[in-house]
Amino acid sequence: MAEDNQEWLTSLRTKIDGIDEHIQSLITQRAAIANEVAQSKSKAESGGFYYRPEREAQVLRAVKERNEGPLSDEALVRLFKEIMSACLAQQKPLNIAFLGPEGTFSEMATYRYFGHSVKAMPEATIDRVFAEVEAGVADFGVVPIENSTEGAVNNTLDMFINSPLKICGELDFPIHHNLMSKQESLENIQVIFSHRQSLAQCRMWLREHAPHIDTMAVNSNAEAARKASYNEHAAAIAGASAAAMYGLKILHKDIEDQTDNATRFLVIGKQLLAPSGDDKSSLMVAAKDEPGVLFHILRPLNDQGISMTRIESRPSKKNKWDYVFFIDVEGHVEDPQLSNAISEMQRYTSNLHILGSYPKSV
Ligand SMILES: O=C(O)C(=O)C[C@]1(C(=O)O)C=C[C@@H](O)C=C1
Repeated sequence: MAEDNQEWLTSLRTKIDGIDEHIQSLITQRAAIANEVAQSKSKAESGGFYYRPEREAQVLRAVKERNEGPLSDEALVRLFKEIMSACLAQQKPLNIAFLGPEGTFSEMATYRYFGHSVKAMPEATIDRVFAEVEAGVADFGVVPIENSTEGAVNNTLDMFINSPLKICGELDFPIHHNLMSKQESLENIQVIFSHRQSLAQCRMWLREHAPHIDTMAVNSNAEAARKASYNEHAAAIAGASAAAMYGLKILHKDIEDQTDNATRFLVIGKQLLAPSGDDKSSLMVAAKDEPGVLFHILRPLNDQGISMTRIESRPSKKNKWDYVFFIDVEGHVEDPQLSNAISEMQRYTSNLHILGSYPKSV
């Protein structure tokens, strides 16, 4: 019986070896063709941009459409992202600035969006991420824009008021928090470190499972894990990569209060993208000081049948009680309906700035 099983296992592994050979040969062929595409870009249209988020989004959507299991859409998308990431890096790996330090969700989101064949550059603040992209040190930046539990990241919104950068992509990244420590249990733990937002996202879990343990907010989840790594009486709430980085044991997985807790990240760069077929656009609008002005600004969207997915207001920081609105809509600015709506909106705005049109998160 055991021998039969061994034989069966060997035959299955031989099949896998054959398939792997096939996959490898196909990936190699694909990489050679991607190289040819890159060479044609260096001669032609691209303005030096090899990375094409709109094309990648189309490739990934096709992967999802073809998928009949057993692998999940998410798993297949991740694999194909890595393939494209490696194909692109043949030219030159992209430099990507993100809100660091290493071990944060921003770093995980960076690799999820761009794959691992990039040079990820941790920056201390959101301002620094913008500055590195503006200066051309980084090709793109990754910044958080909103969390499903905690709302907008105002620092990021405010940066757009004075920055020339464009939005080139978005990523809805599921955030799963873990309680981690050097210890095997919570028994001797006196303090739990984490970022303020993460503590808020695990409020109910903490109340139920650790009511007598102090919590302390620190600058990042990675910093929390680092502190817990040299304090016998401490634990941290952070992502799984921080546990691996600082040698901590995960005592409780997925402790976020909302199981679909997610953060939306934006990819910022200098490119204006061509339509991908399923896009969103972000507008920044300074309203004229007139009665009913917001109604007039939004009405053209309704008239053209365009869905607005989000609106946020922020003080303009120019005059007291002067606001700018950040408006996300479905569609690309090259779509006639959206471009008509924008022309109409401009009648009621003192300034309308297109922050970018980019593929919806795949
Ligand atoms: O289609 C292109 O423009 C390519 O460069 C090829 C490719 C790919 O591997 O599929 C690689 C990099 C781009 O970001 C998009 C796609």
